[in-house]
Amino acid sequence: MSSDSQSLVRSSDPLHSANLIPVLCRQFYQLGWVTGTGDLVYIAPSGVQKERIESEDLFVMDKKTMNLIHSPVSNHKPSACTPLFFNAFTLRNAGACIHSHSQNAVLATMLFDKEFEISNQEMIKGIKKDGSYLPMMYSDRLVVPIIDNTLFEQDLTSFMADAMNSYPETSAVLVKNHGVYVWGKTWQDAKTMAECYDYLFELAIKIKAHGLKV
Ligand SMILES: CSCCC(=O)C(=O)COP(=O)(O)O
Ligand SMILES: [Zn+2]
Repeated sequence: MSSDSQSLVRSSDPLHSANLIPVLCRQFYQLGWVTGTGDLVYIAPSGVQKERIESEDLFVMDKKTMNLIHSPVSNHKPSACTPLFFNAFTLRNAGACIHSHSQNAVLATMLFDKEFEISNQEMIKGIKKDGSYLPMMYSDRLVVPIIDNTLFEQDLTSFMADAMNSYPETSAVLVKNHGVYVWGKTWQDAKTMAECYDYLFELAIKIKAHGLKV
């Protein structure tokens, strides 16, 4: 790795991916949940305390070739979710992808079988249909495919890709007893939608607990 690549993870711009990702990781950690832009993809290290990540800890990969352009000095590996994030980047041209282990997402996968669904909720308007990027309407039925978990994160890759091909408008895939992947055109879209999905997962759990229909 050339020492020039250090410049990829050093920026005074707070919105540069190298600075933004550690901030977002801390926010998502506080939410009890616990990532790329342009031609470069910024990936968190695997198996570390995500809320403590600093810019220098990030991996940088080429979005087209998946080649590693920059590795941190530490001997960590890139996130085990890297091939799953690349599903979003390559199959949907996403600008950012977030993986969460939110208990709302996990419980939703236990209460629904192959698809999570909900309609007639205001927060559905926070979800954009992938492809057209048109916002969904209050009365639309939001459907998120649920795939089975696998022993190793990387083995989810082809199942996630199949679900993405079967549900061309979805911007999320749930993984049974594990969590959710949410992606968007920009990091702002991905973050907003991850928050809306999580709200809707939690709401559906509560609606069902009251014996009401979603
Ligand atoms: C306790 S984490 C289990 C593995 C997992 O689900 C995961 O998402 C690992 O992500 P990482 O970025 O730490 O490789
Ligand atoms: Zn995971």
